Amino acid sequence: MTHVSTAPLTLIAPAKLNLFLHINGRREDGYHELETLFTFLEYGDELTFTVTNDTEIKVTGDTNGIELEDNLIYKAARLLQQYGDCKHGVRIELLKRLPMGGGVGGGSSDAATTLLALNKLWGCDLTLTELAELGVKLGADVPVFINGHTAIAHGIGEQLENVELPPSWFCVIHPGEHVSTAKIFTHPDLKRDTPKLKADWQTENLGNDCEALVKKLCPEVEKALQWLLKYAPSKMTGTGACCFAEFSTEAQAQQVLAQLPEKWTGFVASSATLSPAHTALNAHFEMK
Ligand SMILES: C[C@@](CO)(OP(=O)(O)O)[C@H](O)COP(=O)(O)OP(=O)(O)OC[C@H]1O[C@@H](n2ccc(N)nc2=O)[C@H](O)[C@@H]1O
Ligand SMILES: Nc1ncnc2c1ncn2[C@@H]1O[C@H](COP(=O)(O)OP(=O)(O)O)[C@@H](O)[C@H]1O
Repeated sequence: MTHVSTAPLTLIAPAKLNLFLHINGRREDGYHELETLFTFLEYGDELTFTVTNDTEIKVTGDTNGIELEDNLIYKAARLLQQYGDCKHGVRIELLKRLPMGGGVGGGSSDAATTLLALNKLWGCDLTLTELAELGVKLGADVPVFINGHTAIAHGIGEQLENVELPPSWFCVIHPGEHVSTAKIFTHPDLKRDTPKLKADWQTENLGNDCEALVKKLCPEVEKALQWLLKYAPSKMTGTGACCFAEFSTEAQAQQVLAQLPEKWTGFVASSATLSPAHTALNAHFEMK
């Protein structure tokens, strides 16, 4: 057995925002062709990995009633262990900050951070492309977190084109509703016919094709978007339910968060061109 470090390693599994989300069509297998701009936030779940010398995979902490075998963290670790023929195990402690089913990609980000971390800690040595190919089996959103760079996604969300955006601050609010991605994508009223982007697109002018339907199904999402609109243009991320507004300074974003009605939760975070999981992992392994 190769020698691996059993010292704990803590990484952030960052939130993502879809700065716009267009649906261009539906494939025969039911998946949708998308064009969407992903950015990461300097805010997320926290995962602490401790490698063990047996082959067990344990997930502890804020598992929120999700059965071990259903947890995307466990699924990611098991997939890599099998694919990489790894003889080690791991204990993963989860601190959950991202609202589940909130459109900020918490489950996918947890899965991607697990793949990235264990690939290093277990010494599997897969490339990012190989990890993304494994990751897409767990969810269409996992590859963007493996790629770790602000990107436009095409296809079902797995074909990525890196882009550079100026840094910004976001106020993200969760209107207390859980929106099922599958429910939105199977709904007959979903808008699915937006033409592909032309070369001269500008984020400010582009919206989210899921927004109209989610507003109709979840009145709190409509209220949250209206509330944010008092301060800045507001948008929904992914298939909801979180909504966000963009600001040039932290102070402006914090001022809005301070007014948030008590029934909702929210946070302020800056965008990150490189995912904080990648930044921390690169720093940790360069230091060694
Ligand atoms: C649409 C996005 C935008 O970021 O929504 P959010 O989940 O973040 O809100 C994602 O791509 C979602 O990615 P992810 O949440 O990983 O999706 P999956 O688990 O693979 O699929 C959840 C459900 O959405 C449908 N789905 C997903 C992606 C896609 N391009 N077309 C689809 O029709 C799948 O058929 C499935 O029923
Ligand atoms: N570690 C995890 N964190 C969050 N959700 C998870 C996790 N493992 C499995 N899930 C399941 O995935 C679903 C979608 O979660 P999440 O990624 O938070 O939503 P979204 O893609 O809308 O941001 C949850 O409702 C939950 O049942």
